[in-house]
Amino acid sequence: MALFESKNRGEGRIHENLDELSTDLADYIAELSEASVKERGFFAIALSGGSIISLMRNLCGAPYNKTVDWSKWYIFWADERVVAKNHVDSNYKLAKDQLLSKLPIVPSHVHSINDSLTAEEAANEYGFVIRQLVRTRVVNVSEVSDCPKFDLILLGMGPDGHVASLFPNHSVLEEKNEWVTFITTSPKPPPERITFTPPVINSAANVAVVVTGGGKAEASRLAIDDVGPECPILPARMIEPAAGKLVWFLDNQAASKLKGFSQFYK
Ligand SMILES: O=C(O)[C@H](O)[C@@H](O)[C@H](O)[C@H](O)COP(=O)(O)O
Repeated sequence: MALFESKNRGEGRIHENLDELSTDLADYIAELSEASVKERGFFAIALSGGSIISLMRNLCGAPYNKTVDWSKWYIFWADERVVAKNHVDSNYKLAKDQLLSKLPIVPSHVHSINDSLTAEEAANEYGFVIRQLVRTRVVNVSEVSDCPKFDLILLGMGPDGHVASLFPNHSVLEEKNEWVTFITTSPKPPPERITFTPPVINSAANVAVVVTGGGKAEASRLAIDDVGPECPILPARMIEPAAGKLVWFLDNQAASKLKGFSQFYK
């Protein structure tokens, strides 16, 4: 693994292959869980869809099955596709099938959207649920905004630089008031989604963006490197936790266009 620290784009961990990345990712999550349970008694983690779920697979085995205090985990989604929970496109189903069903998490601690509502209603209701949990401090509250402060928000990134369901040039990028909002025109199917807004993501204690594959090398460069003002602003570049820590988990293909790449591997 090679490490980099960037002035305002956080810390980067570049891995030789997906196995190494999965091992490191599980370690990182387990460490944050331990610290957060010790400090607050809870671990509020938000997942995304896509490949990140299978990259978390090591959490299902030793030593984590014994060492992690699963009873303190509260699960959320940074974005969900508005489809039935048993639909093949569902982010909830993906996480449930590949991860949550293999971990001893308390079922009432899993907070996914109500799939019988419209996207707008589901976003409002999800925001309300989070508000209740902030009130009781199961989800911490930010000191710098009036937003929830998730202990960890895990994001994937698309080749277009989207994170959660924040797509390039979408008006949702400007949302400042809501914690959770909705879109009905996602360029990546399915079209209807709910998503955490940038202020919520940037209020988290920790944000990890997990990016793998050569198809995302250019987006990684635009999201992380010190590119000039003439470059397009990707949603992933808007991730800048105000009082939290940003970590990039990359494989060497996704990192291959970063300025320092050859120097990381000298
Ligand atoms: O619902 C979704 O589609 C996801 O939440 C999305 O934001 C995903 O995390 C990225 O598109 C990366 O996905 P991959 O890692 O599978 O490329």
